[in-house]
Amino acid sequence: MSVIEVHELHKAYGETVAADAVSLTVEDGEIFGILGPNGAGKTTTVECLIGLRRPDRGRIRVLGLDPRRDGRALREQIGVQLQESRLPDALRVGEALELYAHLYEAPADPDRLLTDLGLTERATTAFGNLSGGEQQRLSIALALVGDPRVAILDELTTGLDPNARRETWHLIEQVRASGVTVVLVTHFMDEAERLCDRLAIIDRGRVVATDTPAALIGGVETSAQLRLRTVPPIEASALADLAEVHAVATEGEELVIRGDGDVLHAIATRVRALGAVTVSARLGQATLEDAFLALTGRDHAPEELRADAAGEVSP
Ligand SMILES: Nc1ncnc2c1ncn2[C@@H]1O[C@H](COP(=O)(O)OP(=O)(O)OP(=O)(O)O)[C@@H](O)[C@H]1O
Repeated sequence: MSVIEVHELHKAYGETVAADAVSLTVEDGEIFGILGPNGAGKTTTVECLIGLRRPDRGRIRVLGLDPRRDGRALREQIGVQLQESRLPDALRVGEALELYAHLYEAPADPDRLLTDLGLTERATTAFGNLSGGEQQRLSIALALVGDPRVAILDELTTGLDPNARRETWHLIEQVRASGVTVVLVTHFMDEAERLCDRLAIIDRGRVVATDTPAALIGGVETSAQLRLRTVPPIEASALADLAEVHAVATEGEELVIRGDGDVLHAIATRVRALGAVTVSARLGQATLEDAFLALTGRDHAPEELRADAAGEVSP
């Protein structure tokens, strides 16, 4: 069953087209990712979903409701954590939950939420004294306090250290396991690959693909990635003209080369011709970043989309 249906959503701010014929469906019980670089139109799409913005055109149904017309009924059934939502520094964790619980007719039990989200010992701590990870856990708790069927979480792990990110991912999986459908807005490739059952890649206001991470990555299998180290080191520009090479980047002492066809042979021949010796050559597997590049036709991913944008994280 689809819990969210968006058909040809269009939204512009003056000359800027933020959402250009965006269509997507979110199925009951899944973690659905909306992945794209800054400015791609993710937040605009989500704000239309929850009735905060009026689309210029298009049809949206969330749990069968029209977010603009049936906003009140919808807000009883969805939980939202919006980007950079902050609480007053002096507000204590338990007080915040009680306060938010009063906004709903049939709220979840705040004590159970504190337990589920590992915040029981912080119940009397003021928001301003929580760590970044704890603040994010509280914002998940607040998104769940109405006992929603759908939780929409926008840029949940931005600014968190790798440990706190992993903890947050685990919590999101628990939320899904409890039967809540999760829409996760993110610009982190690794997060989308690790957590989402399916995802829509958005670029410049358009959905360029929707599928499971594995299927999106599978679609670019023919593109090989090689990490190469030589002595003496050779410049990226010394390989860039090879027909089999699509892109070369320098990462530390390694060259990261993407290409196809007989790219290994072409590189080996060039390395020898340059009088260099290969110290290590590792073939990498395609990632969501490769899928993004293939689907958007860009030759490099925007900096903030890379997996390590918030530090080195391995799932
Ligand atoms: N209120 C607004 N007025 C004018 N332009 C806006 C407004 N909100 C967003 N935009 C523009 O619309 C485009 C899409 O923005 P949006 O915030 O939806 O993207 P995003 O993918 O969520 O990006 P980010 O990850 O940076 O939040 C951007 O070019 C942005 O500058």
